[in-house]
Amino acid sequence: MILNQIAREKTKELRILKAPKRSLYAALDKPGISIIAEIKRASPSAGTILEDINIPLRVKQYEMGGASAISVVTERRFFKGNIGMLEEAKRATPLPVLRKDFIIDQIQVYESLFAGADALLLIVSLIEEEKKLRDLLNLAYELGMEALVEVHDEEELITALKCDAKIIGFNNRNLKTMTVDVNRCEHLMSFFKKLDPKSNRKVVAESGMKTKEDVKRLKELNFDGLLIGETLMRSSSPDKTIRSLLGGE
Ligand SMILES: O=P(O)(O)OC[C@@H](O)[C@@H](O)c1c[nH]c2ccccc12
Repeated sequence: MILNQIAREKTKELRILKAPKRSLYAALDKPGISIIAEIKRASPSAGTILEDINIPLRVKQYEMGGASAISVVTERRFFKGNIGMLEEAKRATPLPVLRKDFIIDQIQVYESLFAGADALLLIVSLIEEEKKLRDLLNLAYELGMEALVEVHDEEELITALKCDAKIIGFNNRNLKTMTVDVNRCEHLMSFFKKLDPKSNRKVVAESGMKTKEDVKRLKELNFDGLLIGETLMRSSSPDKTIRSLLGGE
């Protein structure tokens, strides 16, 4: 009977949908500093960075250079992204894939799951309400995903800790003014170490990293990971760029 065949097919599809996610936490847990390499077509501060991206090729280059995870900016209007870019990236690599967008509603968490995201970004300054952040975080966990919870100041960091975020990103860029201050991460790290000295959380530095000196400095500050976008998007051989950034470890 056709309905039985359809049911069998659906079971297979669901198995794929429910497949265990690739762990971003585990990718950040290994010795040395991990790079989360980002695919970003444009941004409000930089304008268009790279219009035509061969996503499978770029993902492979990131992987070959030694990246530990891939981030894809999927926001349409200001970053010229789309969710299809994430699906394409996911198919091209065994690394965990992070969805970078502006998530404010549960439906976007489901959308991320269906597109194959292993983890998603939750921006504290955008979500504002602690309960809402907690709910979005819990939904992501229930669906088997992880979250990178992004903060920019002490107050937001406290909120992230209260919600028991396991992976926290310190963004050097102030999303309200779009300006980058590379000392932000350093400042927040010293605050974090006082608040949570025996932490088993993973901490990621985000935005504005360009040189191996930047990488070395952040590694010395005990960051587990670095999220790097523009520097890699502007490189014609991102594998070499990642290798040379890591060479500064
Ligand atoms: O391109 P950069 O300066 O290396 O930064 C990467 C990443 O931190 C940045 O893209 C980012 C940080 N938080 C975001 C929130 C949404 C979109 C993008 C972002």
